Amino acid sequence: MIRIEAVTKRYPDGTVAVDRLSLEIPDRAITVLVGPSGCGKTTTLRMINRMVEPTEGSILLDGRDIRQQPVNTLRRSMGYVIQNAGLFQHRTILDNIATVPRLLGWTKQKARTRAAELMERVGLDTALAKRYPYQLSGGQQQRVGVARALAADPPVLLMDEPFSAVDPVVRKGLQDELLRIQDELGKTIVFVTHDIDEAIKLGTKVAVLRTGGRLAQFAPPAELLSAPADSFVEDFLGADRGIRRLSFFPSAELELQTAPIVAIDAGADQLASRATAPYLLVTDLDGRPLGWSEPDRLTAGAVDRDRLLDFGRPFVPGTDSLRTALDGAVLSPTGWAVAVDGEGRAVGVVSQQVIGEAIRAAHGRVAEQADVKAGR
Ligand SMILES: Nc1ncnc2c1ncn2[C@@H]1O[C@H](COP(=O)(O)OP(=O)(O)OP(=O)(O)O)[C@@H](O)[C@H]1O
Repeated sequence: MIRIEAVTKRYPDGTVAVDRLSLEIPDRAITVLVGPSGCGKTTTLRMINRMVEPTEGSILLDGRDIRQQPVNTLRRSMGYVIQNAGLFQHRTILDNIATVPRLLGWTKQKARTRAAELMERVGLDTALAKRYPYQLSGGQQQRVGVARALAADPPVLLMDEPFSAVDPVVRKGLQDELLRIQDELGKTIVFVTHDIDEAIKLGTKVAVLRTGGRLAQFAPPAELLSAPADSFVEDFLGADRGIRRLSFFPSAELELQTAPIVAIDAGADQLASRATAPYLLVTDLDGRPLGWSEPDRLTAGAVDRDRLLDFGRPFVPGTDSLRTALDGAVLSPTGWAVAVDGEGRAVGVVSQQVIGEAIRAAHGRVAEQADVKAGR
Protein backbone atom coordinates (compact mmCIF):
# COMPACT_ATOMS: atom_id res chain seq x y z
CA MET A 1 0.00 0.00 0.00
CA ILE A 2 1.09 3.57 -0.71
CA ARG A 3 0.31 5.96 2.13
CA ILE A 4 0.49 9.67 1.53
CA GLU A 5 0.70 11.25 4.96
CA ALA A 6 -0.06 14.94 5.43
CA VAL A 7 1.98 15.89 2.39
CA THR A 8 2.45 19.52 1.39
CA LYS A 9 4.35 20.74 -1.65
CA ARG A 10 5.32 24.37 -1.79
CA TYR A 11 7.32 25.31 -4.91
CA PRO A 12 10.20 27.77 -4.50
CA ASP A 13 8.07 30.64 -5.83
CA GLY A 14 5.63 30.07 -2.96
CA THR A 15 2.92 28.22 -4.93
CA VAL A 16 1.24 25.65 -2.70
CA ALA A 17 0.53 22.86 -5.19
CA VAL A 18 -0.51 20.25 -2.60
CA ASP A 19 -1.79 21.10 0.84
CA ARG A 20 -1.68 18.54 3.69
CA LEU A 21 -2.86 15.69 1.52
CA SER A 22 -3.41 12.28 3.12
CA LEU A 23 -4.45 9.26 1.06
CA GLU A 24 -4.26 5.50 1.44
CA ILE A 25 -3.77 4.03 -2.00
CA PRO A 26 -4.87 0.39 -1.98
CA ASP A 27 -2.82 -2.39 -3.58
CA ARG A 28 -3.87 -4.03 -6.84
CA ALA A 29 -6.52 -1.43 -7.59
CA ILE A 30 -6.83 1.71 -9.70
CA THR A 31 -6.83 4.92 -7.67
CA VAL A 32 -7.69 7.99 -9.70
CA LEU A 33 -6.66 11.55 -8.85
CA VAL A 34 -9.09 13.94 -10.52
CA GLY A 35 -9.72 17.66 -10.31
CA PRO A 36 -9.54 20.93 -12.22
CA SER A 37 -6.40 22.15 -13.92
CA GLY A 38 -3.67 23.17 -11.50
CA CYS A 39 -5.12 21.36 -8.46
CA GLY A 40 -1.89 19.44 -7.83
CA LYS A 41 -2.55 16.06 -9.47
CA THR A 42 0.73 15.83 -11.36
CA THR A 43 2.70 17.13 -8.39
CA THR A 44 1.14 14.43 -6.18
CA LEU A 45 1.92 11.69 -8.69
CA ARG A 46 5.51 12.87 -9.08
CA MET A 47 6.04 12.89 -5.36
CA ILE A 48 5.26 9.16 -5.34
CA ASN A 49 8.29 8.39 -7.55
CA ARG A 50 10.33 11.26 -6.09
CA MET A 51 10.53 13.32 -9.26
CA VAL A 52 9.27 16.01 -6.87
CA GLU A 53 10.14 16.01 -3.16
CA PRO A 54 7.46 17.01 -0.63
CA THR A 55 8.05 20.10 1.49
CA GLU A 56 6.32 18.49 4.46
CA GLY A 57 4.85 15.08 5.27
CA SER A 58 5.92 11.67 4.04
CA ILE A 59 5.00 8.93 1.61
CA LEU A 60 5.21 5.30 2.65
CA LEU A 61 5.39 2.30 0.35
CA ASP A 62 4.48 -0.92 2.18
CA GLY A 63 5.10 0.82 5.47
CA ARG A 64 8.51 2.20 4.54
CA ASP A 65 9.32 5.84 3.84
CA ILE A 66 10.15 6.10 0.13
CA ARG A 67 13.20 8.24 1.01
CA GLN A 68 14.79 5.21 2.64
CA GLN A 69 15.65 3.51 -0.62
CA PRO A 70 17.81 4.68 -3.54
CA VAL A 71 15.71 6.68 -5.96
CA ASN A 72 16.61 4.42 -8.89
CA THR A 73 15.42 1.32 -7.05
CA LEU A 74 12.19 3.09 -6.19
CA ARG A 75 11.58 4.20 -9.78
CA ARG A 76 12.21 0.72 -11.13
CA SER A 77 9.36 -0.54 -8.98
CA MET A 78 7.09 2.08 -10.55
CA GLY A 79 6.20 2.20 -14.24
CA TYR A 80 5.45 5.72 -15.44
CA VAL A 81 3.17 6.63 -18.35
CA ILE A 82 2.60 10.19 -19.54
CA GLN A 83 0.47 12.02 -22.08
CA ASN A 84 1.78 11.62 -25.65
CA ALA A 85 3.61 8.51 -24.40
CA GLY A 86 7.03 10.25 -24.22
CA LEU A 87 8.64 7.64 -26.46
CA PHE A 88 12.25 7.75 -27.66
CA GLN A 89 11.83 8.92 -31.25
CA HIS A 90 15.07 7.39 -32.52
CA ARG A 91 14.34 3.91 -31.19
CA THR A 92 12.07 1.27 -32.70
CA ILE A 93 8.85 0.34 -30.92
CA LEU A 94 10.40 -2.93 -29.74
CA ASP A 95 13.47 -1.17 -28.35
CA ASN A 96 11.34 1.51 -26.69
CA ILE A 97 9.46 -1.19 -24.80
CA ALA A 98 12.68 -3.06 -24.01
CA THR A 99 14.31 0.05 -22.48
CA VAL A 100 13.94 -0.74 -18.77
CA PRO A 101 14.74 -4.47 -19.03
CA ARG A 102 17.93 -3.48 -20.91
CA LEU A 103 18.79 -1.01 -18.14
CA LEU A 104 18.28 -3.84 -15.68
CA GLY A 105 20.92 -5.85 -17.56
CA TRP A 106 18.72 -8.28 -19.47
CA THR A 107 20.24 -9.58 -22.71
CA LYS A 108 19.01 -7.93 -25.91
CA GLN A 109 17.33 -11.18 -26.94
CA LYS A 110 15.46 -11.65 -23.65
CA ALA A 111 14.40 -7.98 -23.49
CA ARG A 112 13.06 -8.10 -27.05
CA THR A 113 11.15 -11.32 -26.43
CA ARG A 114 9.55 -9.68 -23.39
CA ALA A 115 8.80 -6.55 -25.45
CA ALA A 116 7.08 -8.61 -28.15
CA GLU A 117 4.99 -10.36 -25.50
CA LEU A 118 3.94 -6.99 -24.10
CA MET A 119 2.96 -5.66 -27.51
CA GLU A 120 0.39 -8.42 -27.69
CA ARG A 121 -0.74 -7.82 -24.14
CA VAL A 122 -1.56 -4.17 -24.85
CA GLY A 123 -3.28 -4.97 -28.14
CA LEU A 124 -0.55 -3.96 -30.59
CA ASP A 125 0.18 -5.94 -33.72
CA THR A 126 3.76 -7.25 -33.47
CA ALA A 127 4.16 -6.32 -37.14
CA LEU A 128 4.69 -2.75 -35.83
CA ALA A 129 7.77 -3.78 -33.81
CA LYS A 130 10.34 -2.39 -36.20
CA ARG A 131 8.61 0.95 -36.80
CA TYR A 132 9.55 4.22 -35.15
CA PRO A 133 7.12 6.17 -32.94
CA TYR A 134 6.30 8.76 -35.63
CA GLN A 135 5.02 5.91 -37.82
CA LEU A 136 2.26 5.05 -35.32
CA SER A 137 -1.09 6.67 -34.52
CA GLY A 138 -1.53 8.54 -31.23
CA GLY A 139 -3.51 5.65 -29.75
CA GLN A 140 -0.88 3.10 -30.79
CA GLN A 141 1.88 5.27 -29.28
CA GLN A 142 -0.05 5.39 -26.01
CA ARG A 143 -0.23 1.60 -25.99
CA VAL A 144 3.54 1.48 -26.50
CA GLY A 145 3.86 3.83 -23.51
CA VAL A 146 1.83 1.43 -21.37
CA ALA A 147 3.81 -1.60 -22.62
CA ARG A 148 7.09 0.18 -21.85
CA ALA A 149 5.94 0.99 -18.31
CA LEU A 150 4.96 -2.66 -17.77
CA ALA A 151 8.16 -4.13 -19.24
CA ALA A 152 10.02 -4.82 -16.01
CA ASP A 153 6.79 -5.95 -14.33
CA PRO A 154 6.75 -3.23 -11.64
CA PRO A 155 4.13 -3.61 -8.90
CA VAL A 156 3.12 0.06 -9.25
CA LEU A 157 2.06 1.99 -12.33
CA LEU A 158 1.86 5.79 -12.28
CA MET A 159 -0.18 7.21 -15.16
CA ASP A 160 -0.40 10.96 -15.82
CA GLU A 161 -3.24 11.85 -18.20
CA PRO A 162 -2.12 8.98 -20.42
CA PHE A 163 -5.15 9.04 -22.73
CA SER A 164 -5.85 12.79 -22.93
CA ALA A 165 -4.32 13.42 -26.33
CA VAL A 166 -6.40 10.95 -28.34
CA ASP A 167 -9.92 11.17 -29.75
CA PRO A 168 -12.89 9.87 -27.73
CA VAL A 169 -13.27 6.58 -29.62
CA VAL A 170 -9.58 5.65 -29.32
CA ARG A 171 -9.67 6.81 -25.73
CA LYS A 172 -12.53 4.46 -24.88
CA GLY A 173 -10.54 1.61 -26.47
CA LEU A 174 -7.48 2.45 -24.38
CA GLN A 175 -9.56 2.64 -21.19
CA ASP A 176 -11.17 -0.76 -21.89
CA GLU A 177 -7.74 -2.21 -22.61
CA LEU A 178 -6.36 -0.83 -19.34
CA LEU A 179 -9.22 -2.41 -17.38
CA ARG A 180 -8.61 -5.73 -19.12
CA ILE A 181 -4.86 -5.60 -18.46
CA GLN A 182 -5.54 -4.65 -14.85
CA ASP A 183 -7.87 -7.68 -14.48
CA GLU A 184 -5.00 -9.89 -15.64
CA LEU A 185 -2.06 -8.23 -13.90
CA GLY A 186 -3.51 -6.64 -10.74
CA LYS A 187 -1.10 -3.68 -10.52
CA THR A 188 -1.32 -0.86 -8.01
CA ILE A 189 -2.22 1.97 -10.37
CA VAL A 190 -2.36 5.68 -9.61
CA PHE A 191 -4.04 7.42 -12.53
CA VAL A 192 -4.27 11.18 -13.03
CA THR A 193 -7.01 12.71 -15.18
CA HIS A 194 -9.07 15.89 -15.32
CA ASP A 195 -11.95 13.93 -16.87
CA ILE A 196 -14.49 12.87 -14.27
CA ASP A 197 -16.10 10.29 -16.58
CA GLU A 198 -12.73 8.63 -17.07
CA ALA A 199 -12.23 8.70 -13.28
CA ILE A 200 -15.59 7.06 -12.67
CA LYS A 201 -15.04 4.42 -15.33
CA LEU A 202 -11.53 3.42 -14.27
CA GLY A 203 -11.29 4.13 -10.57
CA THR A 204 -11.74 1.60 -7.81
CA LYS A 205 -11.37 4.69 -5.66
CA VAL A 206 -11.37 8.30 -6.79
CA ALA A 207 -9.71 11.24 -5.03
CA VAL A 208 -11.29 14.54 -6.05
CA LEU A 209 -8.87 17.42 -5.49
CA ARG A 210 -9.72 21.09 -5.47
CA THR A 211 -7.52 24.02 -6.44
CA GLY A 212 -4.78 24.54 -3.91
CA GLY A 213 -4.15 20.79 -3.71
CA ARG A 214 -6.71 20.00 -1.04
CA LEU A 215 -8.66 16.77 -0.95
CA ALA A 216 -12.39 17.27 -1.48
CA GLN A 217 -13.47 13.61 -1.34
CA PHE A 218 -11.92 10.15 -1.54
CA ALA A 219 -14.44 7.42 -2.27
CA PRO A 220 -15.46 4.65 -4.68
CA PRO A 221 -17.17 6.11 -7.78
CA ALA A 222 -20.66 4.90 -6.82
CA GLU A 223 -20.37 6.69 -3.49
CA LEU A 224 -19.17 9.91 -5.15
CA LEU A 225 -22.24 9.84 -7.37
CA SER A 226 -24.68 9.02 -4.60
CA ALA A 227 -23.21 11.19 -1.85
CA PRO A 228 -20.95 14.01 -3.09
CA ALA A 229 -19.26 15.55 -0.05
CA ASP A 230 -20.09 19.15 -0.96
CA SER A 231 -21.21 21.44 -3.75
CA PHE A 232 -17.72 21.53 -5.31
CA VAL A 233 -17.73 17.76 -5.82
CA GLU A 234 -21.35 17.87 -6.96
CA ASP A 235 -20.58 20.54 -9.58
CA PHE A 236 -17.46 18.71 -10.67
CA LEU A 237 -19.44 15.49 -11.18
CA GLY A 238 -21.69 17.40 -13.57
CA ALA A 239 -25.13 16.62 -14.91
CA ASP A 240 -26.89 13.25 -15.08
CA ARG A 241 -25.46 12.11 -11.76
CA GLY A 242 -28.59 10.05 -11.05
CA ILE A 243 -28.52 8.27 -14.39
CA ARG A 244 -24.75 7.68 -14.28
CA ARG A 245 -25.09 6.17 -10.86
CA LEU A 246 -27.29 3.43 -12.31
CA SER A 247 -24.13 2.03 -13.96
CA PHE A 248 -23.18 0.65 -10.55
CA PHE A 249 -26.44 -1.25 -9.99
CA PRO A 250 -26.56 -4.73 -11.54
CA SER A 251 -29.44 -5.77 -13.76
CA ALA A 252 -29.23 -9.42 -12.68
CA GLU A 253 -32.09 -9.17 -10.21
CA LEU A 254 -34.61 -7.67 -12.61
CA GLU A 255 -37.70 -9.82 -12.81
CA LEU A 256 -37.97 -10.85 -16.44
CA GLN A 257 -41.10 -12.02 -18.23
CA THR A 258 -40.86 -14.69 -20.88
CA ALA A 259 -44.55 -14.99 -21.82
CA PRO A 260 -44.47 -12.03 -24.27
CA ILE A 261 -41.74 -13.70 -26.37
CA VAL A 262 -42.90 -15.56 -29.49
CA ALA A 263 -40.92 -17.05 -32.34
CA ILE A 264 -41.61 -15.93 -35.89
CA ASP A 265 -43.19 -19.32 -36.68
CA ALA A 266 -45.60 -19.20 -33.71
CA GLY A 267 -48.89 -20.92 -34.44
CA ALA A 268 -52.38 -19.40 -34.12
CA ASP A 269 -53.01 -21.13 -30.76
CA GLN A 270 -49.86 -19.74 -29.24
CA LEU A 271 -50.58 -16.23 -30.50
CA ALA A 272 -54.13 -16.42 -29.17
CA SER A 273 -52.89 -17.49 -25.72
CA ARG A 274 -50.65 -14.37 -25.54
CA ALA A 275 -53.29 -11.95 -26.83
CA THR A 276 -53.64 -10.12 -23.51
CA ALA A 277 -50.02 -8.89 -23.46
CA PRO A 278 -49.71 -5.24 -24.59
CA TYR A 279 -46.82 -6.17 -26.91
CA LEU A 280 -45.17 -9.38 -28.05
CA LEU A 281 -41.47 -9.68 -28.86
CA VAL A 282 -40.99 -11.65 -32.07
CA THR A 283 -37.74 -13.62 -32.41
CA ASP A 284 -36.15 -15.51 -35.28
CA LEU A 285 -35.95 -19.30 -35.16
CA ASP A 286 -32.75 -19.14 -33.08
CA GLY A 287 -34.45 -16.94 -30.48
CA ARG A 288 -32.79 -13.67 -31.50
CA PRO A 289 -35.10 -10.65 -31.19
CA LEU A 290 -36.51 -9.15 -34.39
CA GLY A 291 -38.93 -6.57 -33.01
CA TRP A 292 -42.11 -5.83 -31.11
CA SER A 293 -45.68 -6.05 -32.27
CA GLU A 294 -49.13 -5.58 -30.76
CA PRO A 295 -50.63 -9.10 -30.56
CA ASP A 296 -53.60 -8.34 -32.85
CA ARG A 297 -51.24 -7.23 -35.61
CA LEU A 298 -49.63 -10.67 -35.81
CA THR A 299 -50.96 -13.36 -38.08
CA ALA A 300 -49.69 -16.90 -37.61
CA GLY A 301 -47.34 -17.92 -40.38
CA ALA A 302 -47.32 -14.48 -42.00
CA VAL A 303 -45.27 -12.15 -39.82
CA ASP A 304 -43.98 -9.19 -41.78
CA ARG A 305 -40.56 -8.40 -40.29
CA ASP A 306 -40.60 -4.90 -41.74
CA ARG A 307 -43.67 -3.94 -39.73
CA LEU A 308 -42.18 -4.84 -36.35
CA LEU A 309 -41.26 -2.04 -33.93
CA ASP A 310 -37.65 -1.48 -32.98
CA PHE A 311 -36.57 -3.30 -29.81
CA GLY A 312 -33.90 -0.76 -28.81
CA ARG A 313 -30.63 -1.95 -27.39
CA PRO A 314 -30.83 -5.27 -25.51
CA PHE A 315 -29.05 -5.84 -22.21
CA VAL A 316 -27.33 -8.91 -20.77
CA PRO A 317 -28.49 -9.59 -17.19
CA GLY A 318 -25.55 -10.25 -14.91
CA THR A 319 -23.18 -8.36 -17.19
CA ASP A 320 -24.94 -5.07 -17.88
CA SER A 321 -26.12 -2.51 -15.37
CA LEU A 322 -29.55 -1.09 -14.64
CA ARG A 323 -28.44 1.91 -16.70
CA THR A 324 -28.14 -0.24 -19.82
CA ALA A 325 -31.48 -1.92 -19.09
CA LEU A 326 -33.19 1.45 -18.63
CA ASP A 327 -31.54 2.75 -21.79
CA GLY A 328 -32.94 -0.25 -23.69
CA ALA A 329 -36.43 0.43 -22.36
CA VAL A 330 -36.25 4.15 -23.14
CA LEU A 331 -35.00 3.49 -26.67
CA SER A 332 -37.82 1.06 -27.42
CA PRO A 333 -41.12 2.60 -28.58
CA THR A 334 -42.93 0.02 -26.43
CA GLY A 335 -41.16 1.08 -23.22
CA TRP A 336 -39.97 -2.51 -22.68
CA ALA A 337 -36.34 -3.62 -22.60
CA VAL A 338 -35.16 -6.91 -24.02
CA ALA A 339 -32.76 -9.15 -22.07
CA VAL A 340 -30.50 -11.42 -24.10
CA ASP A 341 -27.89 -14.07 -23.30
CA GLY A 342 -24.25 -13.91 -24.40
CA GLU A 343 -25.25 -15.24 -27.84
CA GLY A 344 -27.87 -12.54 -28.33
CA ARG A 345 -30.89 -14.83 -27.79
CA ALA A 346 -33.85 -13.27 -25.98
CA VAL A 347 -34.17 -14.55 -22.40
CA GLY A 348 -36.90 -12.19 -21.20
CA VAL A 349 -38.43 -8.74 -21.36
CA VAL A 350 -38.98 -6.12 -18.69
CA SER A 351 -41.04 -2.93 -18.54
CA GLN A 352 -39.86 0.56 -17.63
CA GLN A 353 -42.10 0.34 -14.59
CA VAL A 354 -40.37 -2.79 -13.26
CA ILE A 355 -36.96 -1.24 -13.94
CA GLY A 356 -38.13 1.85 -12.03
CA GLU A 357 -39.07 -0.33 -9.05
CA ALA A 358 -35.66 -2.05 -9.18
CA ILE A 359 -33.96 1.37 -9.17
CA ARG A 360 -35.92 2.43 -6.10
CA ALA A 361 -35.05 -0.85 -4.35
CA ALA A 362 -31.35 -0.41 -5.21
CA HIS A 363 -31.40 3.15 -3.85
CA GLY A 364 -33.02 1.84 -0.68
CA ARG A 365 -30.27 -0.75 -0.23
CA VAL A 366 -27.53 1.86 -0.70
CA ALA A 367 -29.20 4.15 1.86
CA GLU A 368 -29.42 1.23 4.32
CA GLN A 369 -25.73 0.40 3.83
CA ALA A 370 -24.82 4.06 4.36
CA ASP A 371 -26.83 4.03 7.61
CA VAL A 372 -25.03 0.87 8.77
CA LYS A 373 -21.65 2.43 7.88
CA ALA A 374 -22.53 5.62 9.73
CA GLY A 375 -23.78 3.59 12.73
CA ARG A 376 -27.31 5.01 12.50
N1 LIG B 1 7.93 23.76 -10.87
C1 LIG B 1 6.92 24.53 -10.45
N2 LIG B 1 7.15 25.74 -9.90
C2 LIG B 1 6.13 26.50 -9.45
N3 LIG B 1 4.85 26.14 -9.52
C3 LIG B 1 4.56 24.95 -10.05
C4 LIG B 1 5.56 24.07 -10.57
N4 LIG B 1 4.98 22.97 -11.06
C5 LIG B 1 3.66 23.13 -10.86
N5 LIG B 1 3.40 24.32 -10.27
C6 LIG B 1 2.09 24.87 -9.87
O1 LIG B 1 1.54 24.00 -8.90
C7 LIG B 1 0.13 23.89 -9.10
C8 LIG B 1 -0.23 22.43 -9.33
O2 LIG B 1 0.34 21.98 -10.54
P1 LIG B 1 0.13 20.49 -11.09
O3 LIG B 1 0.85 20.39 -12.38
O4 LIG B 1 0.46 19.54 -10.03
O5 LIG B 1 -1.45 20.51 -11.32
P2 LIG B 1 -2.38 19.51 -12.15
O6 LIG B 1 -3.58 19.30 -11.30
O7 LIG B 1 -1.61 18.32 -12.56
O8 LIG B 1 -2.75 20.42 -13.40
P3 LIG B 1 -3.14 20.04 -14.93
O9 LIG B 1 -4.43 19.26 -14.88
O10 LIG B 1 -3.32 21.39 -15.56
O11 LIG B 1 -1.97 19.26 -15.48
C9 LIG B 1 -0.21 24.79 -10.27
O12 LIG B 1 -0.63 26.03 -9.75
C10 LIG B 1 1.11 24.92 -11.00
O13 LIG B 1 1.18 26.16 -11.68
